[in-house]
Amino acid sequence: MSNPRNALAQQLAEAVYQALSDDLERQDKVLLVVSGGSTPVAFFAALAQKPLPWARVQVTLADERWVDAQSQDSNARLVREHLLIGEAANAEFVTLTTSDETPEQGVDEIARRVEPLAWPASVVVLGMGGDGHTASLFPDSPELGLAMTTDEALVAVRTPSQPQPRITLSAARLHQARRHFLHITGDDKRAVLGSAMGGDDVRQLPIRAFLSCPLAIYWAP
Ligand SMILES: O=C(O)C(O)[C@@H](O)[C@H](O)[C@H](O)COP(=O)(O)O
Repeated sequence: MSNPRNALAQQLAEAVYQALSDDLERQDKVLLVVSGGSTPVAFFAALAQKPLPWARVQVTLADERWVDAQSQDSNARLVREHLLIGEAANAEFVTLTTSDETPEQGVDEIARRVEPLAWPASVVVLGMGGDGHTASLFPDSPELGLAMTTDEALVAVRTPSQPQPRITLSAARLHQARRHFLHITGDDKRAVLGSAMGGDDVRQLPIRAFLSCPLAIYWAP
């Protein structure tokens, strides 16, 4: 019997492939925004197999941890190892870190780096944590209010619940995308999503900010 999480990853890869292909009929370049964490690995592997004109695909991250590119915690490393393989290595990948000590020091440079990309993004694939965070929009982050309201593309965030400082695309920049997908697995996250649907306090469960994008939910046990 096929593993439901692998099947989900295949279905999501097919949907993202179709979306990017549609936009590539009208645009020279298309932008795909992906999330980090552990869930996207099988999705990345499935998407990397798709026959896209990868040199016309730009990839960036919804958020990043302020760590070295080689760190096990680096979302860029995850993308490089699992998505940018084979033909997909021809994609243009724009990372969200600099050699600065802190994301506050690097954020302006990264903003200049991402600005020439083909916004609005064709696709944003979000993940979600057990606390209802998505991208690096965390309930316990003092910068959550700013990240939810600013017109800037990026916000440096400090989150007591997380070991490293982070940088995140703002809610406005994520919202702007043409299509939004949520990729989650497990009963716990399903329950969190259920709670998110039953209320409207974005500060409590930041994923709520994206429920009406509309958000295509890809869930498996
Ligand atoms: O860098 C990150 O951590 C993220 O981009 C984050 O928003 C992630 O999508 C969720 O935390 C889910 O992470 P898991 O897939 O590891 O559960």
